[in-house]
Amino acid sequence: MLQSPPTPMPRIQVRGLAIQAGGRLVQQGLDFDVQAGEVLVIMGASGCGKSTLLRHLVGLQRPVAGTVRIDGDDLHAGSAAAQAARRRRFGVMFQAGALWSAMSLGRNLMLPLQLFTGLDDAECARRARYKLALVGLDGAFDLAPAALSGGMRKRAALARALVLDPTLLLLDEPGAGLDPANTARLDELVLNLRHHLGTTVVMVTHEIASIFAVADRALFLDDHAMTMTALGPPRDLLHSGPPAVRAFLQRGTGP
Ligand SMILES: Nc1ncnc2c1ncn2[C@@H]1O[C@H](COP(=O)(O)OP(=O)(O)OP(=O)(O)O)[C@@H](O)[C@H]1O
Repeated sequence: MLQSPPTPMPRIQVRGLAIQAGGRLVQQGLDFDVQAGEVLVIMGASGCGKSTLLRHLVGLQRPVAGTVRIDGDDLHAGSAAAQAARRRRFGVMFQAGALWSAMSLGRNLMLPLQLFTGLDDAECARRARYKLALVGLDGAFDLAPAALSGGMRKRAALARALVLDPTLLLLDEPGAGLDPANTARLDELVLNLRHHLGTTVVMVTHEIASIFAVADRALFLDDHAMTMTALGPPRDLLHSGPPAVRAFLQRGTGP
């Protein structure tokens, strides 16, 4: 008898998740998987809980109910050391994209390597330079963060998120505040990472062009229903998703 091939274990598995922000329930009943090498976009109206969900996916907040598993392991199970080791699988870039202002860009990138890898300074510097080159910031190693433009700062924050070679990358509005050309450049970087390194990416974004450019699938968080109301390839959702999701996606596809 023919057997169907085994289903690969998802990188991220979310089951029955309920999340709070500021003591208020913002989303519940969230169920989804993110497969290895997939780019999943989280979308929805402002304030629906996208950033809060991202914080739960990296274990910075504990769920009110339900579980988040990374490579099969519950994010909150085990010792504090085991949880911290699990979190190191992530590269994370939050909205502020914060860099330490008192350190050069290069030193900002070297810091996580020095803290977590035991590599010598010369090797840390070599890896920092490589990641800066990857985001088009070759030669910016000695610059102060204050000397960077908004677009450069975003790319620098992405480089820092990548410095420990994460196989899971979580990005909160990487294009916020950028012009369309720079947003498109970041989208291209994300797709290159997936293509060359097989990185799994979860990205929160409002930018419709980015959703269509990068997402294999998009997840819609509805602020009224307080749960996810759609999950699928953005083009499918644009044509046959629920009305609120079609309206959301149509904002960027008009004449
Ligand atoms: N620390 C907090 N204290 C009080 N309320 C909070 C806190 N953090 C978030 N909230 C509220 O919880 C809700 C969800 O916030 P969250 O930042 O996750 O939404 P979002 O969908 O990412 O929004 P945006 O698209 O505007 O960034 C919002 O109504 C927000 O005002």
